[in-house]
Amino acid sequence: MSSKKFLSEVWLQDSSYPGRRSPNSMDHLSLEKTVTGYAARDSSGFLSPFTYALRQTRPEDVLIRVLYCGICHTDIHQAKNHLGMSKYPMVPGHEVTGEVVEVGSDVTRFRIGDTVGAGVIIGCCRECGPCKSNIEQYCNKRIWSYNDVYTDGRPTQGGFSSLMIVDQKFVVKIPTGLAAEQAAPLLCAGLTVYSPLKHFGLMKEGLRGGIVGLGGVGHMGVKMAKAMGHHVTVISSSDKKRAEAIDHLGADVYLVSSDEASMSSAAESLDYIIDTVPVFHPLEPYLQLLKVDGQIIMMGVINQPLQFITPMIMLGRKSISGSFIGSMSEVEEMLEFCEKKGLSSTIEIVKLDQINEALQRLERNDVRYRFVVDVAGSELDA
Ligand SMILES: NC(=O)C1=CN([C@@H]2O[C@H](COP(=O)(O)OP(=O)(O)OC[C@H]3O[C@@H](n4cnc5c(N)ncnc54)[C@H](OP(=O)(O)O)[C@@H]3O)[C@@H](O)[C@H]2O)C=CC1
Ligand SMILES: O=C/C=C/c1ccc(O)c(O)c1
Ligand SMILES: [Zn+2]
Ligand SMILES: [Zn+2]
Repeated sequence: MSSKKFLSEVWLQDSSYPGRRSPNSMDHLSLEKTVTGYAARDSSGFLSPFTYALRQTRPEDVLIRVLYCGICHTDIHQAKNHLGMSKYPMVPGHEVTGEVVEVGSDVTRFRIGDTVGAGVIIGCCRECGPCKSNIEQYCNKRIWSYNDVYTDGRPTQGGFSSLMIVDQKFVVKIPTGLAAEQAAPLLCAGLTVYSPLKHFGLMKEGLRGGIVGLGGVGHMGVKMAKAMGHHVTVISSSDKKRAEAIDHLGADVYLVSSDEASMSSAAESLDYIIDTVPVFHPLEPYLQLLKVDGQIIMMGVINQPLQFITPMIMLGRKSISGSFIGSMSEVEEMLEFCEKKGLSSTIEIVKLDQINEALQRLERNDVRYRFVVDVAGSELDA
């Protein structure tokens, strides 16, 4: 290895790593890296600087200096405990691009200096059906990049931090044609729309698609669907984004969900709908937009039962499905697709000390279309 194949030297002294030195040695304590991130401390969701020790590195690990990290609505759900499972302190952030600064002795796919990405999932069991079928995002033992516990028992912490350690299986190379700041939102928002379009056989040209909720995930839905040759209808909660949706994102039709007349005139016009709304909403206005055999794919994390009457789906053989991010093989494919088609995200860059304002603006639907935190350009570790 020509690169400073990295941590192998320190790992040789690492007592916690099986087969290395005496299990009683305390050498590893001196090897822990201390980093600073921005953490939520309670369900107010307010983030403030937090210093913590990274987990011990292992031979398959990649140490990433975080350059950029997108802000996903899930970060709000988690920081504010919308799902009732949040643990604090919590450093959110799962749309991470960064630079490889060290690699473990068994890392084969990355070298120091590579620009890489990491997303929502950073671990899985590797043995179950989904893992063996390379859809590890559906592993019941998946490990989340934050608000979870790693295999060593330590809390996982996300990308609003100077460094992250990620197993190489969950690291992806960012193609040279994509800028690191533009690529960050692709690692969740981009993947989340690409995966179901591929899985449900919706990458064919000529389909008519609908995107409900023109936010971070939704705007990538419009861009991906247009790049796949679809006719795209945006269904938004207000008229505010009409001009941008048509002129900048390339949408073909823009509907306001409360405008019953326009919604009715679009009845049975869509092959599929991707619904990204993060709060409770009735499904029937959207179900009526689907053609026979059409499907609505639910993306928003909504911790409340949704309702519809069964004829809305029976009389048209319509389906309601869900999808969760995408697999590591899909993320590679999606990034290549974006590079080839010249697709990127539409972002507003902020520094870490503006993160609370950005979270508030995201929550009140005031961003076009994804905030990306310039983590490396923010003052963190001295
Ligand atoms: N399934 C999965 O794998 C993933 C799920 N998610 C989830 O998808 C949802 C959307 O995420 P993201 O795109 O980042 O969110 P954003 O906040 O960026 O976008 C959500 C959009 O929904 C619309 N909306 C309608 N009502 C509301 C409301 N009361 N509050 C906020 N937005 C509203 C808005 O669009 P408009 O102005 O057009 O009405 C808004 O832009 C979240 O629940 C998130 O957790 C995210 C990533 C992956
Ligand atoms: O943003 C990515 C994660 C989405 C997500 C989907 C479902 C769920 O229960 C979550 O906690 C997060
Ligand atoms: Zn996300
Ligand atoms: Zn598994």
